[in-house]
Amino acid sequence: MASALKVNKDLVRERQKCTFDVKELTYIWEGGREFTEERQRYENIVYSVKELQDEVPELYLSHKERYESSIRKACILQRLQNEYGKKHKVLNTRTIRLVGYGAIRDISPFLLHNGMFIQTIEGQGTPEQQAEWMPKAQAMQIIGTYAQTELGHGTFLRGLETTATYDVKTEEFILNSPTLTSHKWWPGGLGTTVNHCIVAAQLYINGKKHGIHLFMVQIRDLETHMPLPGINVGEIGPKLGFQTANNGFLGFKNVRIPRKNMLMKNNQVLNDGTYVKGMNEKLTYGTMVLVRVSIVSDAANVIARAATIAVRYAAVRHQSQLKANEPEVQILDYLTQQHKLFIAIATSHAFSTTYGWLYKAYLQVVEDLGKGKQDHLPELHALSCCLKATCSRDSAAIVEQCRLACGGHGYMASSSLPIVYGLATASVTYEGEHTVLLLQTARYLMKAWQMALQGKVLAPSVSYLVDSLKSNKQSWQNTPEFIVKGFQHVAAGKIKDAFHAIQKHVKAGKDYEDAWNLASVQLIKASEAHSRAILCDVFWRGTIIKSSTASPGVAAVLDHLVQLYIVYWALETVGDLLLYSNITKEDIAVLKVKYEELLALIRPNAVGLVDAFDIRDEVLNSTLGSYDGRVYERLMEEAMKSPLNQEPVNQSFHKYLKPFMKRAKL
Ligand SMILES: CCC/C=C/C(=O)SCCNC(=O)CCNC(=O)[C@H](O)C(C)(C)COP(=O)([O-])OP(=O)([O-])OC[C@H]1O[C@@H](n2cnc3c(N)ncnc32)[C@H](O)[C@@H]1OP(=O)([O-])[O-]
Ligand SMILES: Cc1cc2nc3c(=O)[nH]c(=O)nc-3n(C[C@H](O)[C@H](O)[C@H](O)COP(=O)(O)OP(=O)(O)OC[C@H]3O[C@@H](n4cnc5c(N)ncnc54)[C@H](O)[C@@H]3O)c2cc1C
Repeated sequence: MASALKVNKDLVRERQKCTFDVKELTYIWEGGREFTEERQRYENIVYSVKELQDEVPELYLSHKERYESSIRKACILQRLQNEYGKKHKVLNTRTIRLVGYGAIRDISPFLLHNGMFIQTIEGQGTPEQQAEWMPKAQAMQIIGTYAQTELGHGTFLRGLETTATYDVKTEEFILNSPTLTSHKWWPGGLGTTVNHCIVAAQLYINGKKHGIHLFMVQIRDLETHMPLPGINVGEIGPKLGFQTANNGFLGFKNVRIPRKNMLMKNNQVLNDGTYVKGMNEKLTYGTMVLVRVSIVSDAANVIARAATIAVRYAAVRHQSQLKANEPEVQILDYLTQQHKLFIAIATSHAFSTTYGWLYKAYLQVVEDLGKGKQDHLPELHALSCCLKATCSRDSAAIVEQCRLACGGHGYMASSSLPIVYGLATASVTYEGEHTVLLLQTARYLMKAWQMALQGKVLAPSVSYLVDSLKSNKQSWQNTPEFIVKGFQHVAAGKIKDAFHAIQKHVKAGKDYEDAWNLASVQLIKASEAHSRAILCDVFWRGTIIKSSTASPGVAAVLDHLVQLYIVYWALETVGDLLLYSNITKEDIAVLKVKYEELLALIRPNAVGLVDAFDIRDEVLNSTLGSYDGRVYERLMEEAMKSPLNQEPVNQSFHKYLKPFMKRAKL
C-alpha cells in the first residue's frame, strides 16, 4: 500500500471517518482470519517476484505474445504455489485464483488444470486411478483440462457426439469425433497448453450406447508436445474476454486408450465388456456441481473488485455542484451514486456468506455419498444451479453498473473494469448456461410443490412452501425477517403459478414437455424468486451469527449491509410483493425512506468497506481504484505507455496521411 503522504486527500478523509475495524471485516468477508492471513502471506511472496511484473502492459501485446507471457507467468505462479504447499499448506483454489489474477491480468491457461482436471480425478476416479494420476497432476508432470463441450452441444450433454467404443479384444476404448459438430470446443488450456484431457464421450459396448462417461486421454507427447496420432487440436481464437485462457478445440480419429483410463468411481466397464452401473448416473456430472458452487464465491470476488475501483474513484472524483457557489462535490455524495454502488458492496457480502453456506452443504453431500446416501443430492443440484445462475448474472450486471458509475474513465482498459466485466459475464454462460440452470431448479421446484400439496415433508430449502399453503397470512411488517418471508411468499406464488400453467396446458391436451416449454418463462421467474429468497434468508441468518461475535462497529456495518440488500430487493421487486404478499402502499413508502436512511448510514464507511475487501493494488491493477487514489496521475502514466506515444510522429503519417492530405488538396 502507498505511504500515507502520497494518498489522495479525499481518501485520507474518508478513511478517518470509518467507524469500524477494517481488518476484522476482511476476516469476516473472506470466511475467517486464517484464510486472509494465508492469502496475504502467499501474495507477499508472489508480488515480490520481479519476473511477474509487466514491463509493457499486457493489452499492448499481440494474441500470441499474450499467451506466451501468460504461460511464462503461470509457470512461475505454479512453482510458487507448489513451494508454498510444501512449506506451509496446500493452497485452496480460491486463494490461488484471487492472487493469480493480479499476476496474469486475465485467466491462467492452467485454470482448468487446477480447477477441474484435478477435481475430476479426485471426484470421479477409483483409488487406483487417483494414485496413478493425482501425484503427477499435482506436480504438473501432466497438465490437463476438462473437455466436455462440443461445437454442436454445450448444454444438452446427452447429445454429445464424441464416441468411446470398447474393443473387448484389446481391452481399449477407441475415441472418435464422427462429425464436425462433435469436435470439443471451449476447454480452457486445450489450445496449446495441456497434454492430457478428461474427455466426456458417449460410451458404446457391443453396439449398445451407455451414455456420457469420462475418459483420461493423453493428447500430446510429453517431450515434444506434438499432438499424438489421431489428435486434431488447436486454439479457438479471440473472445470477449478470457484471452489468455487458451480455450481450444479437439477432434479424435481412432485414438486408443487403455480400459483403465475410463474414470470408474461410479460406473465401470469390466475386461470382458460387462457394464456395471453405479449408484446414480448423474454423479458423472459431479465436478460441475462443485464448480457451480465455487462460482458463487467468484461472483463475490469480481463484485468486490469492481466495487473497490468504483467507490474509491467516486471518493476522488469531483463533478458538478450541489449548490451554486459551492465547490464541486465528490460524486460519492450524490444519492444516485450511492444507490449504484452500495448495493455492490452488500451483494459481495451476501454472496460470500451464501458461498460459505452452500459449500458446507456440498461437503455434507459428498460425505453422504461416500456412505452410499444420496438423499440430499437433488436439493444440492437445485440450489447450486439457481444460485450459480443468479449470482453470476447479478455479478455481471453489478460490475457493469460499477463501470458505468465511473463515467468515461470506466471505459478505459486501464481502469480494469472492462476485463472484470469480461470475467463476470463469461460465468453467466460457462458451467451451465443461465436459463438452462434456472430450468433445472424449476424442475425440482415443481416436484417440491407437488409434494407440498400432498402434505409430504420437504427439504429445508423449500420448506417455506408448506407455510405458503396456509391461507391466513400475517399482516406485513417492515422487518428484515418479515421481508425475507415476503420473498418466500413471492417465490411460492410464482412456483404455484408456473405449476398451474403447466397443468392448464396439459388439461388442454398438450403433452407434458410442450406444456413445460409453454410455461418456461414463468418457470425461470419462479426459479429466480426462489434464488432471491434463499440469498436473503441465508445472508440474514448468516449475518446474525457473524455479528454475535463481532465488535460493535463491525456488527453495525454488517447490519446496515444486510438490511440494504434486503430492502433494495424488496423495492426492486415491489410489484411481485404487491401481488403475492400482504405488503401495502404505506409499507412501501416506509421502505423507501428506510432505504435512503441506510444509504446515509453506509456513506461514511463506504471507503472503509471497500478497503475491507483487501484487494492489493497489484491484483486490482486499476488506474481508478488504487489505494492511494492517484487517479489522474495514473491515467496519464498508463496512457504514456501506449506504443503510439513512444515516437513523436508515427510512420503512417508519411505512408498514408500525408499523401492522402496532398491528394485532398488537388
Ligand atoms: C472457468 C471456466 C470453466 C468452465 C468450464 C465449463 O463450462 S465445463 C462445461 C459445463 N457444462 C455444463 O454445465 C453443461 C450444462 N448441462 C447440464 O448440466 C445437463 O446436461 C443438464 C443438467 C442441463 C441436463 O442433463 P440431462 O439431460 O442429462 O438431465 P435431465 O434434464 O434429463 O435431468 C435428469 C435428472 O438428472 C438430474 N441432474 C442433472 N444434473 C445433475 C447433477 N449435476 N447432479 C445431480 N443431479 C443432476 C436432474 O435434476 C434430473 O432429475 P429428475 O428431475 O429426473 O429427478
Ligand atoms: C469463457 C468460457 C469458458 C468455457 N470453458 C469450458 C471448458 O473449460 N470446458 C468445457 O467443456 N466447456 C467450456 N465452456 C463451454 C460452456 O460450458 C458452454 O458454452 C455452456 O455450457 C453453454 O452451452 P452452449 O454454448 O452449448 O449454449 P447453448 O445451450 O447452445 O445455448 C444457447 C441458447 O439456447 C438456450 N437453450 C439451450 N438449451 C435450452 C433449453 N433446454 N431450454 C431453454 N433454453 C435453452 C440457452 O438459454 C441460450 O440462450 C466454456 C464457455 C465459455 C464461454
